[in-house]
Amino acid sequence: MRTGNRTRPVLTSGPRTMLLLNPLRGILSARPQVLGLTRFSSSFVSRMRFLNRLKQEDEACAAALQDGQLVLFHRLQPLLQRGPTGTFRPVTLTCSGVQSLLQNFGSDGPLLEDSILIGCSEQNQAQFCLDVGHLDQAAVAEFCAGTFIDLRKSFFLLPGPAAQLVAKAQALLRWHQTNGFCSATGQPTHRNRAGSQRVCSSSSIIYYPKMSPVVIVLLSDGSRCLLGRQASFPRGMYSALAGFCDMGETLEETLHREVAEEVGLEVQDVSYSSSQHWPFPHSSFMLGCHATVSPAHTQLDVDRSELEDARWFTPEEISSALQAGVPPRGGRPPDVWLPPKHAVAHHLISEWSDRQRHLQASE
Ligand SMILES: NC(=O)C1=CN([C@@H]2O[C@H](COP(=O)(O)OP(=O)(O)OC[C@H]3O[C@@H](n4cnc5c(N)ncnc54)[C@H](O)[C@@H]3O)[C@@H](O)[C@H]2O)C=CC1
Ligand SMILES: [Mg+2]
Repeated sequence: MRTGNRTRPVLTSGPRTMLLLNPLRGILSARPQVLGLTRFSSSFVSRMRFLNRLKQEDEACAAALQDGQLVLFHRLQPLLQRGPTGTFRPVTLTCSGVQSLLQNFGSDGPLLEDSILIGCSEQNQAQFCLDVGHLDQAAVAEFCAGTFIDLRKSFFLLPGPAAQLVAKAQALLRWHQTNGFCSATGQPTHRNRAGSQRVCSSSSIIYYPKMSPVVIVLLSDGSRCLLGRQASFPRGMYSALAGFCDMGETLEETLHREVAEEVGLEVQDVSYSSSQHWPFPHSSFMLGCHATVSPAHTQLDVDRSELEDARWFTPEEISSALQAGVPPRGGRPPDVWLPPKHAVAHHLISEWSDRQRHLQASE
């Protein structure tokens, strides 16, 4: 039965009933996976080896799906639900829950087997995602007592680990949706069970999901840090400088080049801080660094085709912008505000601010 003409009785069976009677917990199975492996503990090493095996062995992956959790997407928008404390979380369904959802909606599109492996929960359940974009969005959302929310919005509504999981899931779904054909032969590619690779049916070329490496750097002249904004950023938002790595470059070479191109400065010292998968607009692998320029050479020569503005900020300005946080939607934003907590840019700026505070305290 298609969603357009579904009838009420359909909605009284399947995952909806389970959700309403026992939200989330009722549809999650906490059984540990066995799958012919030694029954694994909850340790990190066991989980990683379990996941690695699922990527390599289709049968093991299919078995894990039967006991797994699924996060639903609709045309790349994740299905979220507001929890009892008011915070959002992804709706996670059991395999049988999704099966009955697909049956109830008479799905002739993606099947359960089209789901993609995205991780393993702390309770040792394999986690998968599935895009049901061929079904009626509102009807599926109602059926699952959730809401499909645009990824950018979801990313900032969810707590850190859930945001990263949903971003990873969307990145993998998008990659599969856009890599159905071999770029060498034009022939269809076929995925393995986990969705960790696609193979050309004609040439056997193997394709793996891709991220573009990006260096993001917080420049300091010792007493101030440099932030810039692109014309496309939300009004008033300033961030650390960022740029895609060119083929063949090291992290340091990209960093030196991007800073020279965008603000006309020569970098002295570079230190790595942290990294992040960034899903917007496509998958980037953000490599976060701190770098210094000589206090004698801080005059900016901003490339206006790349940046609308770039300026030096004092520790006091940064500290008050960090405290103010992200402005609420609607209304006039402040002249300067910083990327939200989930962004590696925020992390770099916070690290710099903390360091400045310690330096000032020790003087
Ligand atoms: N997570 C975070 O805290 C932040 C993330 N970012 C992300 O960093 C990324 C790169 O920053 P930009 O300043 O825009 O880079 P950029 O300074 O390299 O300029 C972007 C231009 O580089 C070219 N380019 C070269 N290789 C590319 C590739 N693999 N993919 C797309 N474009 C490529 C295109 O012409 C594009 O218009 C952006 O996608 C942005 O979303 C930026 C700031 C903060
Ligand atoms: Mg840039």
